[in-house]
Amino acid sequence: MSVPGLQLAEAPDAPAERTITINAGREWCFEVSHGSTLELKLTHGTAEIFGTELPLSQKFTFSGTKAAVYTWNGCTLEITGSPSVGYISEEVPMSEYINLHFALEKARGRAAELNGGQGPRVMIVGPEDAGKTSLVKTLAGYAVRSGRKPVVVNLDPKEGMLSLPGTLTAVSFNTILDVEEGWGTSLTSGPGPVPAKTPLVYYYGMERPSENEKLYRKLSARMALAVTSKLSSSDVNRASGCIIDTSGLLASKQSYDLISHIVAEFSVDTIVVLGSERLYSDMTRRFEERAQNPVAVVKLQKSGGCVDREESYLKQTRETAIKGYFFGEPKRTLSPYTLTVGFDEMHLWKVGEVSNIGAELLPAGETHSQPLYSKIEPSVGLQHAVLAVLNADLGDKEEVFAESTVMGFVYVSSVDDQKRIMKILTPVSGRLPKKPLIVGAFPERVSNL
Ligand SMILES: Nc1ncnc2c1ncn2[C@@H]1O[C@H](COP(=O)(O)OP(=O)(O)OP(=O)(O)O)[C@@H](O)[C@H]1O
Repeated sequence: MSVPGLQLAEAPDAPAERTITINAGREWCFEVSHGSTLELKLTHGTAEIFGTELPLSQKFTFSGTKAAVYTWNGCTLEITGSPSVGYISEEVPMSEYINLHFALEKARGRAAELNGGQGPRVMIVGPEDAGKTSLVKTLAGYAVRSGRKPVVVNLDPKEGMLSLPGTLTAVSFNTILDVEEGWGTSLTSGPGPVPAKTPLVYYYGMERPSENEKLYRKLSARMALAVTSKLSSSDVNRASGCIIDTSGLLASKQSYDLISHIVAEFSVDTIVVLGSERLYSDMTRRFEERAQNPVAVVKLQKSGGCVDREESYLKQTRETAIKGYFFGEPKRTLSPYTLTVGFDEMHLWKVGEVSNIGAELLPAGETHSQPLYSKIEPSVGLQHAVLAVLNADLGDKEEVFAESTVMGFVYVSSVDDQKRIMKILTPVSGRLPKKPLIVGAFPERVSNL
């Protein structure tokens, strides 16, 4: 009630608190929209989120999340706040997932006994929103709990793993995943409760692997080399193997050659097909039944709680990731630096797009050859773009750019065409490095950073 005369607003209601009991072998699926929060605490029993165990009595805060708390033996949760969706699901294929983990563990154990033996190199494929990333998290979480150090590779540019969307990443997991952040925090995020991870990042700058297939192939081949070298850095790494997450857009016939490319480059020995009978049958024919270097193909069910994400939700998630890169999270804020840079100091390339001139308009016998990158001049068109700073030299050939990792990202806050200057946000102080700056078409521009 407001106080008469003082016009004081009524204090907001305290967020609703309630207890949820989950029986063994079930999961509580929940969704929290962007802008609202949910606090969750395990008060009794054991529970995990995508393979990472929740400690008793520790509060976790979620925002802009769709996830599930699974329990093998039953548990009680205390939650504060109202999730937009919250229900208990009985359709949980966790026993299939744990059996896959045990099979991989057996292979890792055999590799470890050989001292220097190669552990499993697993690739997950399936349609969009089939739960591939969640399965990768679960398998990585279980592997870490078993004392392994698997390398997790994200070849889906739609979602960044420990980096911005539009990137391809790999990271060696030797500490637990962060249940609040999804994957955890990288070194750019500042100190956190879970040790930061150091991902290897390549910039693709497009949403679909087919948009610049030439670049996607080059980057994934380069990533495979880096992963192979990481795996051979110690017997533990080698025996732990790698787990590769792929884009749901590869799950169509036109993209099977790209799947073959990844299988060959990463020497994949197990393909896990999630949630598609047809893809499973195609993969079996293409890889398991081939005469040379057959690859084991395993089929898993899609989890009942796995949800399709609307474009608006994904857009907000991307926006949050970009904001988080420069400004941190509510619990760990960061202060980016603003630099004023002259047009002459900026050396820019754009990720090559397919020409939209119709093939019929090209001279006879000529086909479109899509460039890896095209050199561009600074202009107002770059306003609100995120630019990737490459670990390459300005004089390098574009072929070399496609083999170069990302040093970091900067954000173009404003452009003054008249004065030929730009204001840019950077996560670190100092001058803008004299390095190639790459602008992509994805993620989209975010104006209200
Ligand atoms: N059991 C579950 N309960 C609730 N939400 C879930 C569950 N499994 C997955 N999700 C959520 O469903 C969404 C889609 O899952 P996920 O990202 O794993 O699918 P994906 O196949 O990797 O998607 P994409 O092809 O788009 O990359 C995610 O927001 C994820 O957190």
